[in-house]
Amino acid sequence: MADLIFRTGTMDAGKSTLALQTNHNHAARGRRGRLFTSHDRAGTAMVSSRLGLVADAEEVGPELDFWRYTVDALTQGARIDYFICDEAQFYTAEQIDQLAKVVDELQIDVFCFGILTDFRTRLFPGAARLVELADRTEVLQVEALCWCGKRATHNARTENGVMVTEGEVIVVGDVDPTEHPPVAVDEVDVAYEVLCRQHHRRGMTAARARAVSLSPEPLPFT
Ligand SMILES: Nc1ncnc2c1ncn2[C@@H]1O[C@H](COP(=O)(O)OP(=O)(O)O)[C@@H](O)[C@H]1O
Ligand SMILES: Cc1cn([C@H]2C[C@H](O)[C@@H](COP(=O)(O)O)O2)c(=O)[nH]c1=O
Repeated sequence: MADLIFRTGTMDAGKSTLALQTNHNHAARGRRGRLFTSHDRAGTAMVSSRLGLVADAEEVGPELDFWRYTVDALTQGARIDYFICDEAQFYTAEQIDQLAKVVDELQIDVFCFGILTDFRTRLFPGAARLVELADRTEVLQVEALCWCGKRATHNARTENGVMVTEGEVIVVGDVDPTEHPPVAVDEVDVAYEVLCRQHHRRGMTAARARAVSLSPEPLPFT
């Protein structure tokens, strides 16, 4: 029986690395797979990991119909044993339904990787549908950490270094401004930081925590 599996974690938890490792392990045993992604940081039609691995992939736009794609490929004689789907939070709910149908009706394993919630702590539609439909949802074991040392559970967005909770849902970016410069969107530097829930609620990024600890007057937490 084929499975629809959703592997999730915050940004920087190792999802793309695991996606590429999963692809490698299955391909090494002679299974035929296809790699998909959407809005990868490194560019269009590629899966990239912060550990340096990169692979070509097929870019998923909202118009892609996974069911039609798969039926067409099989009809043309292709063999497909599995799909690896990175950045699956950006897929539409309909596309996740199509992937579930591919699993059930065509016996193709589908491994999806993605974050659950956006910078506002709201579920991405693709991730929500995956939680609803997947045979298994697994949280990655590698813990991304908040600056306080607790497990990071939420993704914060900063604009010019200040945490924001309003804006476009999709803005490609990275978590480590020292290694990867923030993305300039309309002359605003956009970056991300993973935080525990308490510090996300309080808007307390590492930079703000440093500023507060250096200020002469202790600020009351709200
Ligand atoms: N210099 C480094 N040395 C060791 N591990 C690193 C380094 N930089 C990043 N990582 C690890 O890479 C992983 C992030 O990989 P990636 O697959 O790109 O994450 P995700 O797709 O979840 O955002 C994290 O587990 C992090 O610990
Ligand atoms: C929280 C959040 C993230 N994004 C973007 C930022 C990155 O480009 C990807 C996540 O990639 P990763 O491999 O998990 O690090 O998603 C976004 O567009 N909107 C958000 O709210």
